[in-house]
Amino acid sequence: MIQTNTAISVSGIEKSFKNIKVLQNVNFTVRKGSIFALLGSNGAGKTTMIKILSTLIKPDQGSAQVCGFDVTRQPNQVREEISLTGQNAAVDGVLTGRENLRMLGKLRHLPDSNQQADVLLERFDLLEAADRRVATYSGGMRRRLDLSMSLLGTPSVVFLDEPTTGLDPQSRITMWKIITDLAHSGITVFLTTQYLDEADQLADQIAILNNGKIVAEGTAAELKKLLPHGHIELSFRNEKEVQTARDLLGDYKVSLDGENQALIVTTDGSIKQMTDILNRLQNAGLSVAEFAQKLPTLEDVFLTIIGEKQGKEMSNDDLIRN
Ligand SMILES: Nc1ncnc2c1ncn2[C@@H]1O[C@H](COP(=O)(O)OP(=O)(O)OP(=O)(O)O)[C@@H](O)[C@H]1O
Repeated sequence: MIQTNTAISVSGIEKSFKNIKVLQNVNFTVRKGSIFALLGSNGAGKTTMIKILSTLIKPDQGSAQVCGFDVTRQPNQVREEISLTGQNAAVDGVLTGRENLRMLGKLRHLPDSNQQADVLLERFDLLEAADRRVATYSGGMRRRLDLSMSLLGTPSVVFLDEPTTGLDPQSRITMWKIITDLAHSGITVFLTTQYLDEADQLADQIAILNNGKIVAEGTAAELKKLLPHGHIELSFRNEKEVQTARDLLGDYKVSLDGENQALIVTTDGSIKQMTDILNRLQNAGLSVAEFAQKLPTLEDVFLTIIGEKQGKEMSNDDLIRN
């Protein structure tokens, strides 16, 4: 029995196309009202996972529930709860934005489709362009219209397959705000992305898919903490103190940020080393003006996990949280 605060539950999903294993023993859960990002390179299996969850294709093995309904045995109930927005906007360029929304609302037999259309146009900042043909819209506007169309009928779960691919930076930021607002309104957002900063900015939970397997899962902060060699930055009041501190920490790897009268010290990320460093400075009467822990970026984590980075490899057991 899945918990009531679980929107999506995936267990042991396998999918192959001919001889290619596209998904292998995929497991994860998504909390209601949260943003879950499935991260992976091209061909990792992200779209295949979305297609299974949105009932477009069936898994070979394993099970998945969306809002408590089984995607294989109860596809109609699942479809009632979800909407899917893909990379190729499903809008009709000949019609205006308003006409697109109203037409889809009527096709879905929504009693208040005109009213819903107006609310969505305003919410997605499309009111001014509402009566222009969509063919004249920018990529960002089309994407916003596409997403607004998927919200007709107020779904519980929204699947966004690479929602910002091909958008300019400003449109991406607008889209991020819209996605965050969706989750705040209680909708569960499941998105796939190749952009690490997107997952970092948006997602409550991130799963990294590599060659069809989930190789790491957690919040962005948790994933970043998985990498060793945490850096700490220590700022001092003057150059003399910087030099004294440097001598005291001679057995650590230390680099100098002269501009900010700071030292960057490489540690193994353990509290033990952190305490040792601060104790040494305190015992020598040095006061640290500023202290900051520099965590690895999500990109560092991603590249390390998928094995494209030099250095110490981590085993999957280290990374997957059970
Ligand atoms: N219907 C299909 N028939 C055969 N192979 C397929 C089919 N659909 C997907 N594949 C293959 O499965 C693998 C995963 O594809 P998928 O589209 O799920 O990846 P993705 O992570 O979404 O990649 P992208 O970011 O490029 O969209 C790829 O090697 C793809 O060629």
